[in-house]
Amino acid sequence: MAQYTRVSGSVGLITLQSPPVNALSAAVRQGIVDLMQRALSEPEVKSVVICGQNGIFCGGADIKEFGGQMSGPPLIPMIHAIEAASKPVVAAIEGIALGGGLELALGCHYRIAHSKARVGLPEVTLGLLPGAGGSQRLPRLIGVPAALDLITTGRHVTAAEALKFGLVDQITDHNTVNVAVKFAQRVADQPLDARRISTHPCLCPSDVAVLFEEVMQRVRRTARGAIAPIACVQAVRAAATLPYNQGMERERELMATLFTSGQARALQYFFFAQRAVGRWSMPSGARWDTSKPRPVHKAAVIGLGTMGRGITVALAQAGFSVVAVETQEKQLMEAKQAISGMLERGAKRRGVAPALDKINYGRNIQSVADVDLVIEAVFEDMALKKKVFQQLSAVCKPSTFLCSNTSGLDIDQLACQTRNPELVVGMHFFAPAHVMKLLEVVYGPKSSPLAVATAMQLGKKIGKVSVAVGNCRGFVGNRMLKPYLEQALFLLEEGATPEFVDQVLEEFGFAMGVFRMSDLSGLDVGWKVRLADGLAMPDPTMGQPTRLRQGRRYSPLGDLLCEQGRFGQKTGRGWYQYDKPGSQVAKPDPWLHSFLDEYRARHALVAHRIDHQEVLERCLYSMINEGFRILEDGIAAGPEDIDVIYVFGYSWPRHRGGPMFYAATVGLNKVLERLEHYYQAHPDVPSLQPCHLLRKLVASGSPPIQKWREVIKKVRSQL
Ligand SMILES: CC(C)(COP(=O)(O)OP(=O)(O)OC[C@H]1O[C@@H](n2cnc3c(N)ncnc32)[C@H](O)[C@@H]1OP(=O)(O)O)[C@@H](O)C(=O)NCCC(=O)NCCSC(=O)C[C@@H](O)CCCCCCCCCCCCC(=O)O
Repeated sequence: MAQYTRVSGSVGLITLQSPPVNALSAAVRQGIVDLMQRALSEPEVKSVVICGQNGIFCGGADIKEFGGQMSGPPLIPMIHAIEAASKPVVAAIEGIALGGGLELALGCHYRIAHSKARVGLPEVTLGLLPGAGGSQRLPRLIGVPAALDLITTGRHVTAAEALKFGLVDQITDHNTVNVAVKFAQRVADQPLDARRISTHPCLCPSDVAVLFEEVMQRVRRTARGAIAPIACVQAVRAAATLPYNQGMERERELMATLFTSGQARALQYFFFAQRAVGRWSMPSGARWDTSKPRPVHKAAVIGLGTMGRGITVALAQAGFSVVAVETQEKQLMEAKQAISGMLERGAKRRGVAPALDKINYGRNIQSVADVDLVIEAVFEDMALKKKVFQQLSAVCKPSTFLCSNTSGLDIDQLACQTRNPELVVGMHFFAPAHVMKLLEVVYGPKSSPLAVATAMQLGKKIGKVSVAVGNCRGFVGNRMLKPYLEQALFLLEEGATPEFVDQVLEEFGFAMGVFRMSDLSGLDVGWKVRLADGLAMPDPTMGQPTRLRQGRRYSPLGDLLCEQGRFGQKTGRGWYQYDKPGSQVAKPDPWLHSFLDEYRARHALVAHRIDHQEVLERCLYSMINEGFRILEDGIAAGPEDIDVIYVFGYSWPRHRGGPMFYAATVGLNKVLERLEHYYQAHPDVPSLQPCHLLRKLVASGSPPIQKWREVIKKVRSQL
């Protein structure tokens, strides 16, 4: 909807009214069309201002409408009509002008922005391009290089940057609408021809062909199979090389392809999934909207290894006072230096002062006595963590929240070491902790909603996407990783190479295949866990490792590599070879290939040809099957939680929506059928056995992912 008022006698003010972000829904578009006509027909009105209510100009097209039948006046003719209007139209931009919102502003003859406003064309992040003339008008206004940057990255720019580009005409610290109204009065009788951006020539540098080539190459390299960034370049190229009308036709063609693509559906699902995870709930019925967090002013980090350092940086950068504790003097000194360096580099990038004074370093755990929340980040060892929790419980004030940065250990066991187990939660950060967006907030059986709400809010304040999950081995992310890694090893045993498996997964869109990722994280990490679990033990009776552990198929390949000191990148050898320890360029290793041949011969395994489909199905479907088990067990509240964890924590390609959305795209019956097929071939691999929830969903007619929660609820209530 939109509202019309006449201000200062001669200015027609159109206010978009569609909370929360004044998206251009059918009703809003209809309102704009009607009210523009009214403003143009009233003789007293000499100029028009368009603004949005509640200090927000417009968040763009209404993404919720994309899934259904579009109705109401279309955006493109609406914007053309504004541009063609006989009276000057001024956009008063407060808050945001994004996507269709900025395209609307580009159709206006002038743009006035508040100094705190942000503008951008983020359509690419939704699998689209600026399809209401944005790809054609923006390069005409700010030039091809800047337009290419904004449109292919979707980044938001500040009002100051927008002014520098010439994207807005003026910025103000005052009431933007008042300033725009005065401006509109001043320009009421100015000629408009030169203000219609569609009539401008497109500003191209002399080497524009080279620029397009370079940008296209960069986009192809980084897109990981996403098609929208490529279409964005093609649309801007049309602006640079074709007359406006033909460019618009090209924009329409490209948009039509994107609009109906699976990638756009996946990215739009993911947009809403990111927001859905904030509305967390626990099996007890506690929820985000009924659980109030307690403010945290001062936090502590215990253990300043790689993770502790990153967490300290994230907290300090967000303005928290931090007590950083490391018991060993040498490690403390090293950590202090490393943390200061990280803060200084970050501050330089962001053009702010480094938050060095936010941190107090100490060797004594007593120094955390007065903090509101502690994040323990010592080595991943249960006995050690238990000891630290006992000490914390004795030292801290009774109301202090005690959190563990564990990647999979039992939160309940830690809670049991404390006086107030209800204040204990897991906070699973991902390395590097000051960079990675994901935080798993893990509640145990005793964790209170207060503790979960506080950890979730802290996560938000330090810029993380936080997902609340239940307590189980590996939580959500690492629990699902286990069958994925396991299948990758089985594929090697059966004839594949690390290069082939990685190539298939990277073509699918992962930033790194499973073996390159393992080399980067360090093969010794998992090895230590398997040793502690009694899995990575050579069978003494056979004199060599067997392929069966605890009654199920087991591949000792990773253990054998570790026994040779091949821990991955850090030792210069792993699944690949590297020029030197620490180098990142993975090269196929002939030693590894001979090792695999010998291993297969030793175990009488006959290598067979493994194709692309088998790699994808076995690695991904086993992981997805575990995802369904997690939903069944109530460890994650809904598929969105899993998908957000996988995209932000495990480099799952965003344009595929996440593993659970991918399963829905493939078809649940197909996933079930292929799992049954593989389980029949490998009955000693329980992770391939289709789980009950998957069967139930298929039996319920494979409802759309938005309806899964209903089936999950039924399945859980039957357990
Ligand atoms: C705006 C934000 C920056 C605000 O962030 P903040 O953190 O403050 O708040 P939230 O993110 O939590 O959001 C609050 C709330 O609002 C919902 N929301 C936000 N934006 C939108 C939106 N645009 N639409 C709907 N809902 C929105 C959000 O979901 C939250 O609600 P929830 O209940 O989920 O908690 C931030 O929200 C943000 O970044 N928003 C997205 C901004 C954006 O990406 N905008 C671009 C939208 S796409 C667009 O504009 C497309 C246009 O270029 C062109 C459209 C032309 C269409 C033409 C169709 C042609 C079809 C051709 C088909 C041809 C087929 C054939 O030929 O056959």
